[in-house]
Amino acid sequence: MTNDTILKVEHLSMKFGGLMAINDCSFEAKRGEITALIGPNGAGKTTVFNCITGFYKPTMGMLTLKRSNGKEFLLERLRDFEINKVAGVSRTFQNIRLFSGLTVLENLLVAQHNVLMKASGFTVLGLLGLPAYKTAAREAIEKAQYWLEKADLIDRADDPAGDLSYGAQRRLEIARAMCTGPELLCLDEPAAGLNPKESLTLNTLLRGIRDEGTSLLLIEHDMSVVMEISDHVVVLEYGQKISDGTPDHVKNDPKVIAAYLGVEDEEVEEIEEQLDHATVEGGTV
Ligand SMILES: Nc1ncnc2c1ncn2[C@@H]1O[C@H](COP(=O)(O)OP(=O)(O)OP(=O)(O)O)[C@@H](O)[C@H]1O
Repeated sequence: MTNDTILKVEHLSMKFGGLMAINDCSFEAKRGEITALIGPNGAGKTTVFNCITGFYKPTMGMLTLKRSNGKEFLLERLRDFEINKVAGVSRTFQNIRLFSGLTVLENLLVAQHNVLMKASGFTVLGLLGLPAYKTAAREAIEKAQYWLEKADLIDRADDPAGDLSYGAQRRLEIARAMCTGPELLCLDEPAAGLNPKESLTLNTLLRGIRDEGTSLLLIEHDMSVVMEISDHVVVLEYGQKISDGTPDHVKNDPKVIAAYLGVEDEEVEEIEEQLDHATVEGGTV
């Protein structure tokens, strides 16, 4: 595994009873890049995500995460909390999961609970008096403030999370995941339900996260977001990878076009010919 690869998925398969949801799927995500996992409904994107983040144990295959210090972890062998704590992988979900009654700032402090408890020595006295706890508490607030600025939420820090608009709640979830200091951030449909303005703010946040060195893996249906921010796109159909490359490459791949249009395999050649024709005429599809 080379140094610029953060995640290597090899021969991943996941069976639910008689249904092969993922069938021998392999791909890589590069360090410092935004990798998007796309495909029609039911293609298996969420299942791949759930295997990487420990919600499912794969039926077969290897999921290797390489941290920047060179340490490698086989994710399928870790318990789900270790995937975050030890391997440095954080995730968000399709449906928003915030503590809506807590303030925006409190949501980010709860995310840092483990660090704070460790600094307290797990005792009440530690919470009240240990200098290590005071330092950790100050650092936790600083980190929360940093991500609130990045997520354009600093003015809402003291408002209940449930009062935020949908787009702002999505950004808060991402800020919360970033407060755990991940090396790989996995986002499940971050742009779902956002209006165009909120999508643009999200794109800026995600690019900022990448530019600061965190690698991203996202599932996304909104092609404007995928094409705009991804460095690398992996396309699934019926649990198998059908294309893999730059946004431009997959956008023009006849197999991808056929999968999204829902045409039969025999029609792919026809689409390929049409594409060749369009390219000769100087257009793109
Ligand atoms: N826990 C489960 N038990 C049984 N079948 C499942 C389970 N999770 C997913 N599946 C099935 O696996 C296949 C892939 O589903 P998955 O949700 O991974 O696809 P997806 O690409 O994320 O779809 P969508 O874009 O609609 O969210 C589907 O046929 C789905 O019904």
